[in-house]
Amino acid sequence: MKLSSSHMDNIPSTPGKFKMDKSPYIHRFRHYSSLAKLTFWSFVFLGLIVVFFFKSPSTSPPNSMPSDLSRRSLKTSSWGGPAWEKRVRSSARIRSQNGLSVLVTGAAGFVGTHVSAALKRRGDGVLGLDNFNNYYDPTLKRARQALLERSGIYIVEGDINDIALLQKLFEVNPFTHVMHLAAQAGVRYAMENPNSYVHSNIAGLVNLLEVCKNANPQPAIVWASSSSVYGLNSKVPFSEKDRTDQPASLYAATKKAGEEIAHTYNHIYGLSLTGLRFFTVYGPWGRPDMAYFFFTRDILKGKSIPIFEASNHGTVARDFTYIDDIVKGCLGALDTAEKSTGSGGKKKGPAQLRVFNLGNTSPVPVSDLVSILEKLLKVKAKRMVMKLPRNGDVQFTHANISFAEREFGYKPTTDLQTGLKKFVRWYVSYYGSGKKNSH
Ligand SMILES: O=C(O)[C@H]1O[C@H](OP(=O)(O)OP(=O)(O)OC[C@H]2O[C@@H](n3ccc(=O)[nH]c3=O)[C@H](O)[C@@H]2O)[C@H](O)[C@@H](O)[C@@H]1O
Repeated sequence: MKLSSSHMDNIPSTPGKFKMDKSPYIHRFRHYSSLAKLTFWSFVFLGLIVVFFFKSPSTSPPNSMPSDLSRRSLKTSSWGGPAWEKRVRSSARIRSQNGLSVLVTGAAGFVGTHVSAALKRRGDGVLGLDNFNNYYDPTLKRARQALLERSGIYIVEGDINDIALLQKLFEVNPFTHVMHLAAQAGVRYAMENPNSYVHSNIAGLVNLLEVCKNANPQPAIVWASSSSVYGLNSKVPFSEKDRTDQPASLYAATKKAGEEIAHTYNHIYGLSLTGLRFFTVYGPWGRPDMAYFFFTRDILKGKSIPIFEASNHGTVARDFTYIDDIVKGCLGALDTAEKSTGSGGKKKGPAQLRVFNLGNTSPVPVSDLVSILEKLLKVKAKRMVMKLPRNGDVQFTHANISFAEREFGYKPTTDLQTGLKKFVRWYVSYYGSGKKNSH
């Protein structure tokens, strides 16, 4: 709202008809009264903006792009200053020999929290970045943040689309690696809010890579792609060499776009880039929008749960992968990531470009997942079997993990029964087993 009065004065009161001023007094009077009007209406306008943003609900998922984006950008302004920089440096400081200094985006997310904690445990420097958006209950994200804070990890509250913030972070600390996990996740929500996927998974990724390419030294980047890129591919198990040009959801399409964008930044700027295709990750501190999580909640509440099946009663199955196995995969990818080769925004030689499946290699039907939960919770589920809606879900996922095994010894060791047991134990300790959980 920076309209200057001189600018206002030059605008004729009747457009197209410039009027001569009658006297200097009248001129000055008009000047002051229009200035007062302008100030008054500016306040009214600003007031309306404030009321609009602060009245909007904060617990339901954002439905439209403009309010979603503005809410995010309102949240990104509280950084900077010597104390803040000190905190950033201290969190990112390497505390072991040959350790890494890692910027973890999406650090208050499910995978981000576990990876950050594991890096810190082994002496790497970790700085988190998260916008704490309300796609799902932000109090869970705050609880994860509190957990990380106790082990000395600072999470900067900000958005990957905030270029000034990202540049500042690299100015303050020369990160050797970026673990990029910030994203708009979830397959089905893409039909409700498509723009949030473009905003985070495409625009946000490009923004981050722009800053990384200009950083000196350039970091190596490991980032979260998704098993969903296999889309309608029917050749199983899914291998990295299989086609990924038939995404079934916008979410999958944005992750696939990310893989192509990674290729470009590797090719032009010499950035070292590794994409990890996660297969339906589950476990303690998980995401409430995922089926295993809300099935648990609804079984305990006695609410019916929708179980999808394909046409002709075909099984819908997932290669559910336990979080600790995924963390090992993430660390393996970081440890084998080669240095980026560019500097000053210019490529100096060919750089590493990789994509790995991180799955469990053993798909389980969704109905079996429910049976395991029933046993662990000691409650019978109210099953509502229904046809797989046309909302982007694919029928089946199954990872071939031989590439990750060969490159960094990735070997998942947790079966669904064991992993869900750990999840349920956490769930009950966090939410209680009562029937009135509200999240
Ligand atoms: O592997 C991946 O890349 C993806 O894994 C999950 O996506 P999804 O496998 O669809 O996980 P859920 O939403 O938890 O669904 C698990 C299974 O339950 C089924 N389901 C889901 C919801 C429901 O109400 N009923 C139901 O039977 C789905 O069809 C699917 O087979 C994550 O949500 C994505 O963010 C991630 O990228």
